[in-house]
Amino acid sequence: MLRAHELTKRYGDRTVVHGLSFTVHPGTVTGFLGPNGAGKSTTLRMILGLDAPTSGHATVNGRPYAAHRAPLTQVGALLEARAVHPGHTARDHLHALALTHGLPRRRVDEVLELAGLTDVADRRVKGFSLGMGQRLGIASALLGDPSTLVLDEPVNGLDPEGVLWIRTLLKSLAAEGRTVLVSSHLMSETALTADHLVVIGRGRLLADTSVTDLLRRAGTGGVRVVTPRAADLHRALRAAHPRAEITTTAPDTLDVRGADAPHIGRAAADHAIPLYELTPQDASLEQAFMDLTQDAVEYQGATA
Ligand SMILES: Nc1ncnc2c1ncn2[C@@H]1O[C@H](COP(=O)(O)OP(=O)(O)OP(=O)(O)O)[C@@H](O)[C@H]1O
Repeated sequence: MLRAHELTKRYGDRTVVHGLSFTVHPGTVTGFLGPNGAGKSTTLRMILGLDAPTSGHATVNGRPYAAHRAPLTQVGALLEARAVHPGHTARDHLHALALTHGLPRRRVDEVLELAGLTDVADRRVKGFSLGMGQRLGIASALLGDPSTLVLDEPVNGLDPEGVLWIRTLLKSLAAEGRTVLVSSHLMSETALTADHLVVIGRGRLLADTSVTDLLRRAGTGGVRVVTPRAADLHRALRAAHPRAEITTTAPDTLDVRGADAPHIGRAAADHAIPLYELTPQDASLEQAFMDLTQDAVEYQGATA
């Protein structure tokens, strides 16, 4: 379990993380979201003991990171800047890491396998693609078999196969009961993997919510209607539902708000208007994310 309690970080006179508190629970993938520069990396660095908070504190499995005798067995991390000697092979790198942290050597083969690196284990890291480097970072994070994982933008720059691999891996790590915190600035990507979201903007907490609740709060979109008689349907809907908002988005397509699909279907049937499509639109998570972060910008402006 991870806990941030009133975490604050100031650089000079700029406060980049403001009194941030949240808890990341085991058994779920939690997405840590915010636009570029929101303070995600700074927060993760404070959680991992790489940056000292100006005030507040963070704990990993009940204690500050630095208070753990064998931190790699508690929390595995993938941060953007990785220190891997380019002349070393993947296996050398993991062996060195295992040795310095008193971890069993056999674990190296296990994580190479887990990360799909067995075939390239004896190749020098300098020849690695971005995706292979990312896999090596994840193999390093898993080396101590930690119950908690913190990954900063793990899908950045990966090809579709790599993205799919990460999604599947994160879900299976959470299903094993681990605590998984994964940062991203992409809502749609994160929602495919995460069950829970902690959203920040300009260093402040904007939402700590399940993906389902966020969607529910965002409300539903309109109904997309495709018909060869759009003008006739437009008139019929106006008459039947005077309060509905109807927008013609293409010659044969209407976007209708304020009347649901059954009512639109009924109005069309009453006038024998054929429908080729009648689709309730889900609220877009991307839109919900933009609405949330937009508020943060306004809030900042109002208090500056
Ligand atoms: N060492 C530092 N000194 C001064 N300012 C810093 C330092 N590190 C980060 N910042 C500033 O703090 C703010 C938050 O940065 P941070 O990297 O934590 O954001 P982020 O949410 O991870 O963004 P991104 O998605 O772009 O990585 C930024 O405005 C950044 O310029």
